[in-house]
Amino acid sequence: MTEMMAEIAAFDGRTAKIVGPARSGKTEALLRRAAAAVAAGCAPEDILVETSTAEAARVARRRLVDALAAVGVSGVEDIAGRITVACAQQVCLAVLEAPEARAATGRTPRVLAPFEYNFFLEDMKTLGTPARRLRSELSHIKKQWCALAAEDEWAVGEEKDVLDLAHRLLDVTNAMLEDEVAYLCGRYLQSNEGADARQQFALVLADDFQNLSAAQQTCLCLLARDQLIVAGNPDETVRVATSFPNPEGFATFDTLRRNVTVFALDTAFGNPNVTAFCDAVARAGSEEALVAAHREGTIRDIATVKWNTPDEEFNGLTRYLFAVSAEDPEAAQSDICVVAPNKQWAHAFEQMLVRRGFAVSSLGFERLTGDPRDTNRARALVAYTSLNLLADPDDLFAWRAWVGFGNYLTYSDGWHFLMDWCDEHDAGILDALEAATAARTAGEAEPFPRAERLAERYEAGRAMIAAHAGRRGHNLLAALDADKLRDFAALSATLAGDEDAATLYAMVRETQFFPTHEANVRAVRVSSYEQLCGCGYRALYVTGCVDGFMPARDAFEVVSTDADRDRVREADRRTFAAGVAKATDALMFSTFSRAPLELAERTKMQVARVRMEDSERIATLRPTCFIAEAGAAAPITLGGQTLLADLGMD
Ligand SMILES: Nc1ncnc2c1ncn2[C@@H]1O[C@H](COP(=O)(O)OP(=O)(O)OP(=O)(O)O)[C@@H](O)[C@H]1O
Repeated sequence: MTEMMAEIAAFDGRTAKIVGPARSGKTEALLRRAAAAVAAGCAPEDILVETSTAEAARVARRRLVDALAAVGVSGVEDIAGRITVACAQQVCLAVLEAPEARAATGRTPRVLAPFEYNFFLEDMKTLGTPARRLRSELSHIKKQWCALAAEDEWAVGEEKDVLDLAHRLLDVTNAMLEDEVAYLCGRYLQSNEGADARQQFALVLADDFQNLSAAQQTCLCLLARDQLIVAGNPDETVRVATSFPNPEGFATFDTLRRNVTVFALDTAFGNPNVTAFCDAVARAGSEEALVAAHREGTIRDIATVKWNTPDEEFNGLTRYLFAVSAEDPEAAQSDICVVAPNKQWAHAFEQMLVRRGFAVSSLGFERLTGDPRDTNRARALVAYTSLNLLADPDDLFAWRAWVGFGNYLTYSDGWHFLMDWCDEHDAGILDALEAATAARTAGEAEPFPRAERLAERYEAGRAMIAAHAGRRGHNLLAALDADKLRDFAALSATLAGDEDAATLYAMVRETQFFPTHEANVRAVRVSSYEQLCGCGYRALYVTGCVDGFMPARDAFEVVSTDADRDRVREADRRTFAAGVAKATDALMFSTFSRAPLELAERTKMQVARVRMEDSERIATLRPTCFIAEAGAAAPITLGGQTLLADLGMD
C-alpha cells in the first residue's frame, strides 16, 4: 500500500477530498477507508459507499470484500453485505421511501420509467405551449431541481404554468420524475421534518463525486455524521448518475468548506500506454486536465484496427475474439468487454458473439423504447405496463399509460377532462375510470368528454388483469406476448419460472432504473461508454470508433453554434477518455472507413464524403477524432485483415 493510500485509510478527520487522474486508485482509497473503519470497530451498517451507477455499486461491493480481507476482518462477505453500497439515486430513493419522508413531502417515490415520461409529455402538451418550447422549459425545470434551487425562487410566468401542470399530473397519479428524486430528498433533508433522517451514516464515502448533480451532492453531505470523503476528477465527468452533473461541486469542494483535507493521487495503475493515451485525450481538450505523474504496470501496445465496413467489423472482431478466447479457455470472459457506441452496435455484437458460442451480458442499452401511440411499436411497453398492473392494480400511473396506448394523442385530451372531473368531484383516478365505465355499461351520457374511450380501455385493462391473475414466470410472460420480445430476452433467461407478477415486475423495473451485469463470469460483457463508470476490465474492445458515434454528430453539425458543438465534443471527450481508461491490460479501438449512406444517416455517423460504388451511395467515414488528438500517445494502427492473418485466420 502506498503511503498516501495508508494515510487515507487511517484518516480520522471530518472531511476529505481525494483527487487524481484516471486510474490513480481513488475508488481503491475509499474502499480501503471503509475496510479500515470496520477493522477499527465501526458498524458496517453505519457506512455508506456511494457510486454513480448500480453496476459500479455491484463492482465496488465485490472489491470491498477484498479490501476487508486485506485488513484481516473475518466474515467478509457478510460484512460487505451489511455496508450500504448504492448509487446516488438509490440512496435518495431510500430516504424518500421512509414513512416520515412520505408524510413530510406528501409524495410517493414511484418514478416514471423513461417510456412513461412520454405519456407525461403528451399530457403536458395540453397546455398549448409549442412542443420545442415545452421541452426546453421542462429541461430548465429539471436543471433547477438538479441544482436544488427552491421552486418558489425560480418558477415564474409561463414556466410556473408548466411546473404547476407537471405537479398536478404527478400528484394525481402518485408519481415522480427521475430528476425530482434528489431535489425532494435534498429539500426534505434540509427541512425541520427531515432532521432525524440527516446524518444517517457515520461514514459517507462518495465516489466519482463529479458525476452527481448539486442536489445529489448535497444529499450525501447531509447524510454524513462523523466523516465525509469525496473522490473524483472533473475531467472524468460522465452523464450517467443525473442529466445535470455538477463537476464544480467537486472542484470547489475544498475551497467552499473549511478544514477539508485534500489527498492528491498521482500514479496511474494499469497498462501505461492506456493511461497515457487517456491523459493525452483529456489534455487535448484542456491544458489543465489532470494527468498522472507516474505510471505503474506492464506496458503493452494499444491498437486501432481498421475495417472497410461495419459488417467487416462485426465479423472480423468477433472472429478475433473467438480466436483469442480459444487460446485461453479458462480465462474469465467477464474480464473482456466490448464497448458499443449505440444500441444497434450493441445488438449486432451481441448477436454475433452468441452465434460464435459466447455467453453475453449487455449493459447500457436496456431502456425500453417504442412509440406508445402505435400499438405495433409499443409491444414491449404494453407488456411492461401489463406486468405493472398485474403487480399492482392500484398503480395510477400504470393506468395512465394503459389507457393511452394506441391513440395518436395517448388520449391526453381525455385524461385532462378526467382530471377536471376528479377535481370537481373531489375524487381519484380510479373513481373517475369506474364512473366512466358505469356510464358506458348503463348506456348513459359520458360523465366527461372522451370518458367512453377511456372506459373502454379501462375495461380491457381489468379484463387483462382477470385473465392473467395467478399466472407465473414464463407462462405469464408468454401470456403477455413478452416471451418473444428482444427486450425481455435477458429477463426470460434468468427466470426460475415460478415468479409471480410482482416479482417479475420488480425485476423488469430494476433493468429500467438500476441495471447491472449478470454475475456470470463466463459471460463476455457488452457495455455503453457510460456504464464503464466504476468498472475495470482486463481487455476492452471499443467498437464503432467513427466520428458521429464518438463524438456524437452534434459535435460536427454546422446547424448549431460553435459553443454547442464544443460542449458536445468536450462532454463526449470526457466520457470517452474516462471509459477507455478502464482497460487494465489490453485496449483495441475498432473503426471502419465506409458504410452504406442510408445506414450512416440513420445511425448518425458523420459523413465525410459520399461516392457511388456499384450504383450504391456509400458514405466515407473518419476514425474518432480523439484518437489522432492523442498525438504521440495514439495507438498503433493495423488493418483488420492483418490482425486476422496474424492469428492465422485470413
Ligand atoms: N495502490 C495500488 N497499487 C496497485 N494497484 C492499484 C492501486 N490502487 C489502485 N490500483 C488498481 O488500479 C486500478 C484503478 O484503481 P481505481 O479504480 O481504484 O482507480 P480510480 O482512480 O478510481 O479509477 P477511475 O479513474 O477509473 O475512476 C484498479 O485496477 C486497481 O485495482
